[in-house]
Amino acid sequence: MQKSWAEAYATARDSAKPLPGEPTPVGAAAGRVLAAAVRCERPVPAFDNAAMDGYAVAGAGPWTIRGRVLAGAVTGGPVVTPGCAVEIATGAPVPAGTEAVIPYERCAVDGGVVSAGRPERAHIRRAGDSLAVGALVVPAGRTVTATVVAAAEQAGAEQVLAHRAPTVTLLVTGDEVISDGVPGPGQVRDTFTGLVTAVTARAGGVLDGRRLLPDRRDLLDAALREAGTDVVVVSGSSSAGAADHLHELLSAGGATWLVRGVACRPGHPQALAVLPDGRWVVSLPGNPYAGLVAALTLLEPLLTALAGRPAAVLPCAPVSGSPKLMPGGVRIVPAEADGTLIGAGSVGLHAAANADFLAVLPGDWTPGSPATLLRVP
Ligand SMILES: Nc1nc2c(c(=O)[nH]1)N[C@H]1C(S)=C(S)[C@@H](COP(=O)(O)OP(=O)(O)OC[C@H]3O[C@@H](n4cnc5c(N)ncnc54)[C@H](O)[C@@H]3O)O[C@H]1N2
Ligand code: MOO
Repeated sequence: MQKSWAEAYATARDSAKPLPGEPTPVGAAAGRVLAAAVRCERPVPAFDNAAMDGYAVAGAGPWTIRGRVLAGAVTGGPVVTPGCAVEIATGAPVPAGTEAVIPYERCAVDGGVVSAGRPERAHIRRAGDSLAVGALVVPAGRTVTATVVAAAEQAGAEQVLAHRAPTVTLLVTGDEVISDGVPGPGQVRDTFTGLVTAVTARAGGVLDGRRLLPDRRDLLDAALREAGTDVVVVSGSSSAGAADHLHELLSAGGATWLVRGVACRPGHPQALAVLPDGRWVVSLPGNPYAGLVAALTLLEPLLTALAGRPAAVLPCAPVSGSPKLMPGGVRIVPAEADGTLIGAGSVGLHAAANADFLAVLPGDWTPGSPATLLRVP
């Protein structure tokens, strides 16, 4: 059941459908993905208004000034008849009868009378000129950015249909793992919570709960049952040791294994399974760098798909260095932005912390040839 790295990544990316769309206030939808197109509900602009500060006129000049209308006015003020002008501000509703707005700089004003050459342009923005009711604002599938929010609000959309953001529970296993403070003898400080939070957020998910669990089968079993999220991430307990209960529990619980082991170093014990109730379980090996590799191999593409986001197109660029390769599998090595590989074992995170990418190096890779790159969170 062990898969190649590419098969494992593709399985995580392709196995999940986007979560259903739900009506969401536009302002709360940022980062989510549109499950339906946003259409214009209010014309843009909403009413005929002046495109310039100046005078609204009709007929031939000179024009006698009859009043003034500023932006925010409910109506365009006095009706403009031939020979009349109304002083007007950009964005103000144009008075009925207006044929053109003449900018101040083209006008001469003397004793309440405006003179100007023949207007070259109307300088009136008509209702719906920019976007008419029913027109497409943004299509389904687009991630809601700040600009999408602003465009939807401008077009009068109060709510959008957005895919639900996948929720994640992180179960950090290990008798020896502490969440903060100075580790005592035999203890280690948890390195997974921050990384899983960041990878989850980057993929459009939400970390909804985190628990530290001692290596007890009954407690892990209960925690797996209780996690009410779309995805349960378990760090540690991925291997074959006496305290590693996850695989046994998942098999006993009727889980379907989609990935069970990956031909990569580090991170080979990582796994992806689906519980009978549809929840996903991602197993991250306990060694910290191996766990980061697994989070980028399985967790990120899975969450991206559940969030309804388009699959990432992984960059591929030449990298150089002399890492030990893995015959028949891939070695995953931190790399700087210029392609320089930085050595790493499966435990220390310092090399990844100094890298921009993790380079996926096939067994037959040669220095200077291209490699698929995973962005370091
Ligand atoms: N007989 C075998 N033993 C091991 C194999 C194997 O194939 N056969 N694989 C090795 C590899 S590779 C890895 S990776 C680890 C995976 O171990 P687990 O996922 O079961 O994790 P643990 O045994 O609980 O811990 C391993 C290591 O990582 C440290 N750890 C765990 N959680 C955290 C955390 N939250 N923060 C920081 N460090 C953590 C833990 O203290 C251990 O040192 O198995 C190998 N063994
Ligand atoms: O996957 Mo373990 O990954 O080498 O430490």
